[in-house]
Amino acid sequence: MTASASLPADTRIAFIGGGNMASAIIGGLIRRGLPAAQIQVVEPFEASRASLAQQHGVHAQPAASDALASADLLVWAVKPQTFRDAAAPVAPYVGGALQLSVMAGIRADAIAAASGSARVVRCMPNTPALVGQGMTGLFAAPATTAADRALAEAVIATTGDFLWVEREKQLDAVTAVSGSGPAYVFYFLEAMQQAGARLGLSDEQARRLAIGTFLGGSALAKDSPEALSTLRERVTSKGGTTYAALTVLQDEGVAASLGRAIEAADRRAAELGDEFGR
Ligand SMILES: NC(=O)C1=CN([C@@H]2O[C@H](COP(=O)(O)OP(=O)(O)OC[C@H]3O[C@@H](n4cnc5c(N)ncnc54)[C@H](O)[C@@H]3O)[C@@H](O)[C@H]2O)C=CC1
Ligand SMILES: O=C(O)[C@@H]1CCC=N1
Repeated sequence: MTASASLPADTRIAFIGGGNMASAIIGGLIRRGLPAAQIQVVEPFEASRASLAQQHGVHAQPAASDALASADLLVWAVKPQTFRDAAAPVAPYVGGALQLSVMAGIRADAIAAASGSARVVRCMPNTPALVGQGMTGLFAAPATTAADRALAEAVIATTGDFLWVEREKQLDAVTAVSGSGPAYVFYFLEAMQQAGARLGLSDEQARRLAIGTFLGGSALAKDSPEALSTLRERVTSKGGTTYAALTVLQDEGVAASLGRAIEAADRRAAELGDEFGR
């Protein structure tokens, strides 16, 4: 899906939690022209408040206050483990605001129970949102309106691409594939860089080659109507170098390991909901 929704110019947004993910979304909003004065953040740590002010020019407050009541949208951007503690002082101010959660695992009904409002959109962004290249999955709870969904979509569209899922459980899979996914990319990049350096390239050369290859491969795959396996086969001459490399990956079960890794992340997302979302 392409980013199409536009954000009403007078939208007022409050973030609960002002860490990495809040900062990524705030950056997107500001790049798209939302005035910093229409964004507020509840963030208990002084250093994080200072960083939000310095990076984005937004005002962060150490605790919930009456100011929250003016928000059209309240974004939950604390760790799942912190949600319960963070929700209690915020709940009295939720009122008619839509709630947008970026928290892994915590289910919409748990957010509704803690806040007193069932108008909840859950989403799972990822850190490339920091550079406007995020990939986000969104899920709308039944009590949301079409206008609520459009607002959530418009906010997330400022950070990159997005798609909607029909069932809430699918957000655990989104978390496992794309939410945690940048870490898998960095893991592969690190391994490629280290291997390149072992083979005589400088660290910098190997880093550029690895990153450029991920960018180029992803761009080619994105633009191509062909199956990913076809693109892979087109690089792989019989008896050639790619064949030699892929044979090792195949023999060592790398695809199966990656599959098990993603399944572990999916299970952990479900557990986080069970542990902290009641
Ligand atoms: N980092 C990532 O790649 C992604 C993270 N997420 C989700 O985003 C959420 C936030 O993650 P990050 O931004 O990475 O974490 P973070 O640790 O950078 O940010 C959380 C912030 O919440 C603040 N906080 C702690 N207690 C609070 C309270 N009672 N009230 C208000 N704020 C409080 C912390 O000081 C911290 O700045 C998590 O639920 C995570 O599951 C989702 C997608 C990707
Ligand atoms: O690791 C986590 O729990 C969060 C959710 C997706 C990425 N980071």
